Amino acid sequence: MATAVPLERDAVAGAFAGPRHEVRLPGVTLHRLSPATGPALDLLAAGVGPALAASSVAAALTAGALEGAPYDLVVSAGIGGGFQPDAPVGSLVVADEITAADLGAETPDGFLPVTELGFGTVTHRPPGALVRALVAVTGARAGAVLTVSTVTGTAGRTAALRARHPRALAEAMEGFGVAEAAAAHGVPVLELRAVSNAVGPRDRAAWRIGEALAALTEGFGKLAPVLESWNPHEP
Ligand SMILES: O=C(O)c1cccc(C(=O)CC[C@H]2O[C@@H](n3cnc4c(=O)[nH]cnc43)[C@H](O)[C@@H]2O)c1
Repeated sequence: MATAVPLERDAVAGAFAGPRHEVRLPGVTLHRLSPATGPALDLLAAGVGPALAASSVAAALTAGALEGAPYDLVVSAGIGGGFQPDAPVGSLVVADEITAADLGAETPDGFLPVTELGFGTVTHRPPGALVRALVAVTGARAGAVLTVSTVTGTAGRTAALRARHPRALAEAMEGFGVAEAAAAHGVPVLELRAVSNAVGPRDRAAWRIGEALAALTEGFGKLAPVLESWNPHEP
């Protein structure tokens, strides 16, 4: 599980009982949980933003592969902004697509994603069966989660994102980076966000980080049995 900051990592850890110890690797420190039942789980505070998140997750994936213990799944998790009214503050959003919303070029005729410039990718799709199972147990809403390098802070930018991504429920800053690292290792990815604020004109006083962290802990508590019964070879 890759969160941006330690506060989010500890909110996820709060859902799991059992011992936890640190594993120091070049470039990253994992918090390894060994639950009484089910597979071991590594938690990583991977940093804020897609670049640092990608490099941190890639370091962990490479270490696992070299140790002969490759990961089955990578989960990007944390707080995020919700597009209103579809993703209210305190709700959970699971990504059925993880899309880089600002990776491309501005032109006089509008934004062009890198794919239209002839390279790269802008979307990763988590396994459908896992997304559906997650929705069923947590009540999370499923939709596109956008990755941005700049937190949206105006009505104009919000409207532009909604127009380009009508299925978007949330935005955050790490999912696409985490998904790129996972894809490079052939490992499936999930993104789960607890909504701490509405996407829109910046209103710091309205952020509900504590409420979102509590929703994250509750969501992960329900997620554990799903992960245990998930078959990695199912699409
Ligand atoms: O604007 C501020 O004063 C401010 C205060 C505390 C934190 C921030 C952040 O930008 C946190 C970014 C962090 O949280 C995720 N996140 C949460 N909400 C959003 C959002 O609406 N848009 C993008 N990212 C968001 C993000 O994944 C980062 O890890 C600002």
